[in-house]
Amino acid sequence: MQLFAGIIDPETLLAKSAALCTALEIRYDLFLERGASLEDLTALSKRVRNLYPKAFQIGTIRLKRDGGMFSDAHAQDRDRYLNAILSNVDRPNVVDIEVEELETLLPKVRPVLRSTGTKFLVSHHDFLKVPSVSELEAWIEQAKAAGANGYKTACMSTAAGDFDEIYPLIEQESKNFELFSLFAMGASGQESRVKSLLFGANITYCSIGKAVAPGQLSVEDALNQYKKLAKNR
Ligand SMILES: O=C1C[C@@](O)(C(=O)O)C[C@@H](O)[C@@H]1O
Repeated sequence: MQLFAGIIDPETLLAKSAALCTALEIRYDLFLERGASLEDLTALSKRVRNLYPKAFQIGTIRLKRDGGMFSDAHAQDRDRYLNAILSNVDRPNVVDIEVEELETLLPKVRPVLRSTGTKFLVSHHDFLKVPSVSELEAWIEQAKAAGANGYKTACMSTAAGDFDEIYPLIEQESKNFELFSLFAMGASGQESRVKSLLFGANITYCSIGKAVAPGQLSVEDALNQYKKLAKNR
């Protein structure tokens, strides 16, 4: 199933279009930014599940360096939040751990991931460019070596066509993961958010309020574009 993941933040928790999403990414950093306590965070998954019972949940505490609000200097201290969030009976189905934090953060949450059967996806962000195929392959290999269930890269397109050589890689590598997302941000990368799904990616991130990343499509637009592309294939 293709996961159209709407971004859940304090503003979009009750957004109408959240109901259109097959997945929801709970952006814990955006709740923390607004003063949420540890208890508030641990209760969020249940709140979201009560509102949108069918949506697959992705739990993310995004760092500033990757477009989020959580302090980069305290990247490794996120284990405190992740351990509490995942110890709850109601918890996200998968959490996002950056490739750069595999040696530092992952060992601190591995036990709770194992004991609760929570999946993890390895992510990488590049806000400057579309990385080369060999750079992407190296991160993908790291994700495989860590035993990740999923892989994601969001990178920046700066010119039309600069993401084109990445589609064959998506076709090849998406088969090796349960969850796979690889697309470009920015205006010229926008089509890749949907087109990547036709090459085997199965998650794309959508806005259900205002866009939280450059070039992010609304879930309505993403679903419409996907239907059109899939029909004309
Ligand atoms: O990494 C991603 C992708 C994203 O940055 C986007 O470009 O849609 C949105 C983030 O919430 C998510 O964690």
